[in-house]
Amino acid sequence: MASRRLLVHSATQVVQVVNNGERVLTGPAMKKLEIIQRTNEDGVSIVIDSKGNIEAIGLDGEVKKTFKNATYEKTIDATGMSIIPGLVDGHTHPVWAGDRVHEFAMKLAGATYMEVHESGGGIHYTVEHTRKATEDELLHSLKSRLWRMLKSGTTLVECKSGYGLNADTEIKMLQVIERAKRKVPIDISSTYCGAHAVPKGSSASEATKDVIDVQIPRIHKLMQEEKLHVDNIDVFCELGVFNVEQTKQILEAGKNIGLQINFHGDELHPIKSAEMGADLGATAISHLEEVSDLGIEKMAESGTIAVILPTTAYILRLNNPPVRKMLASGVAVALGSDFNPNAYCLSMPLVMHLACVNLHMTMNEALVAATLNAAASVGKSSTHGSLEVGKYGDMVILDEPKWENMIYQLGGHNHVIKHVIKQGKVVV
Ligand SMILES: N=CN[C@@H](CCC(=O)O)C(=O)O
Ligand SMILES: [Zn+2]
Repeated sequence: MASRRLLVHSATQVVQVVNNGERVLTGPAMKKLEIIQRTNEDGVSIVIDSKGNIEAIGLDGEVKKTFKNATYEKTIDATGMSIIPGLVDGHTHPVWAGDRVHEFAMKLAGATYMEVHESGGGIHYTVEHTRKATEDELLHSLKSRLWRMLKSGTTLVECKSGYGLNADTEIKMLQVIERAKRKVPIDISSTYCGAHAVPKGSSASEATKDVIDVQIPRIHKLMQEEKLHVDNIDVFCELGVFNVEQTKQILEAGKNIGLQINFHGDELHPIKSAEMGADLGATAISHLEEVSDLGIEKMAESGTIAVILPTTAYILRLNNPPVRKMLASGVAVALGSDFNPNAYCLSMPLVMHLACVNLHMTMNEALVAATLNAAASVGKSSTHGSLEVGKYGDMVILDEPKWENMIYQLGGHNHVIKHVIKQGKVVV
């Protein structure tokens, strides 16, 4: 038998999140975590096989007995430490050139997101710079952002295009994401978001037509030729951007080429994006600061996951999304950093902290939302998001006996995180 990749032993606690093959948790079920705790005699061990999957989890004594003659490429003594699954970031815009640090001052002085956007800044500013950037330049900055995410514990991340707004630049961005998958040890769910804004000089209906008749067919062809692997379709459904009907048409066109529906809805105005998304059977809807009660009810019924982005409401001083109401209604809640030039945050532990303090989630709920449910929001919870036999050996080893320190120690996660493990390999 080939050598196994990794043995971690003597941990104080291993937070599995779930241990019965659950693929998503809703509402009240998000309150409870499955945890294996050390006993007086024994710590907790995890064995990762030669392919990078979890082969066993249990008390040290049992594991030692079962794997008596096993050899390992690496062994980690986790005495005094806790272990959680690799974090999953359900929503990011990490491919772009030209930061918007100057706009932060404008927003602090009171300019709203749409005022900046309508004056030609915001997404338009980033589009201008991203169109000019080469693939190599975009890849260079993307790689460093992905490494910062990894160092903060993220091992699976959703990454959007959306600063091209024309076929050539959208494809350039998707190709950059494709190349990054081979360069950085982080898993990526790739999202086409050509309808992220209405390009300057076009109307929303012209842009809708371009996305459906030009961009999607070109992306589909590249997918069929296996040159691109795209997983999700996204639209910014918002007053003054794409309306509900235009969004629906674009999402349907994406669904027709096999993409999962995962879009921005009800962020700044209550325009019934959630109702439409639930009717379409969307996998996930992000933001939802202004979601209606009916929208929540329909999302619970359709099993559409709410991807909540605590940084957005915090930075833009928006209403907080009604997360407690969603949880009480049985909606599955996931979390994302929303990393983009407006919300420059690459850290899921910080996002979880904001979710707890500002959105009134419990720490257990925040961990479920940042692991299993975020994985489910990109259709990957059969491999990611919990520590169970057969799943990817992706985990974060914390230099604290109680995992909650990762949230509690505000801004201190880089000290709390001892190692990040991707499929059994120590990457941080
Ligand atoms: N709201 C739309 N999209 C992004 C912001 C993108 C940008 O401002 O560049 C978001 O999710 O927050
Ligand atoms: Zn976004």
